[in-house]
Amino acid sequence: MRLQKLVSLMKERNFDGALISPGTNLYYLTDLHIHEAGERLTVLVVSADGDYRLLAPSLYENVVRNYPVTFWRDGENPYDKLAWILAEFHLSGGRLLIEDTMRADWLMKVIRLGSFEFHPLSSLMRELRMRKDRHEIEMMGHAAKAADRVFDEILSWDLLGMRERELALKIELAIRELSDGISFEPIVAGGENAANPHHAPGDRRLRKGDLVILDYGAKWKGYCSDITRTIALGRPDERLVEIYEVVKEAQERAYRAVREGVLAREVDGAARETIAKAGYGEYFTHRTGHGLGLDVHEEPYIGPDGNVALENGMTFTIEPGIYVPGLGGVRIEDDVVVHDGRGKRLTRAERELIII
Ligand SMILES: CSCC[C@H](N)C(=O)N1CCC[C@H]1C(=O)O
Repeated sequence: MRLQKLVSLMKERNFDGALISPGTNLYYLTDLHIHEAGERLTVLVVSADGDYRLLAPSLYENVVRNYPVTFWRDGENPYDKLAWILAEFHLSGGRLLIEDTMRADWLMKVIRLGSFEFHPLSSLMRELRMRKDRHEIEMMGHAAKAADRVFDEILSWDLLGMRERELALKIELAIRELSDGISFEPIVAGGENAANPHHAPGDRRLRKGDLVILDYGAKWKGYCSDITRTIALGRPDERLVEIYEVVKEAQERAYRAVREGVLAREVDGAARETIAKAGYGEYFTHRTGHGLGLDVHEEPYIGPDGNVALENGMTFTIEPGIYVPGLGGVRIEDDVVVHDGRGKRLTRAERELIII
């Protein structure tokens, strides 16, 4: 069904075929669990005539069943087999879509199999994947609930004196208990480290007066959640409390700006304006959010250049932040779906400043 939609779009846009390597697009189109093929060539070949065949290592013989597939064994040259499939589908030349994330070593050998004009697969897949169906939104709801529950668990732990990396590990274990796994390595950033939006948890121990950014997500049936909360260990510096209130207000305003038909950049603008008016504009150093689904970062991006008009079924994060070097930072993030023309939060953990 999804593959048929891709084929229709390919025909409409005059593409002859597509070469899709393992990743979330392959999973979205086939439901096959081939996420980690490593160095062994694995490609789904799709023609605009509607033919399709997977080329896969024989390791997957027990995984890929009832699917048109050609297996190759270690010791064979898989590129010979790919050349045969391309010839059979009349794809040895022409306009082909190619997976944006295909490994460069595969790509360099694929290029030699014909005279192709390649275009990024994402240019079409974004149109298929940006609006989620009911089932997808339900899966994202499960992933979001797991993230909320983990936050409640974190609040019950004795955090004072814990190293950032220890807390990150505990968060990861709690996520794995409640879901299919993590959607990315958790971020735990305490005190001055919270001024780095993508801080890698280290040896710093959490101490009294710290604001701590906690950013993590769970996966459910492939779908991701992504939540950020910032908590205080004891009463923090008054400036940080003020910053917290500004970020909370910015997040709320951006959330309220979500409407069917509104441009992504208008949602970003609502957060950015709130922060700028409070005098912290230069410390909000990233976009307000990003699409969320099978990938943690996907379309639609909620930034100053976001030209996508929001539609029902789109899912994305709203996560403004303020990061002051040497002092610390605050980020508050929820996952949101456009539902009945307006935003609906999928993550619902407490957003008021919690002082432990
Ligand atoms: C995939 S790691 C980062 C997850 C995080 N929630 C996130 O997406 N961001 C943190 C800072 C801004 C934003 C980003 O766009 O990277």
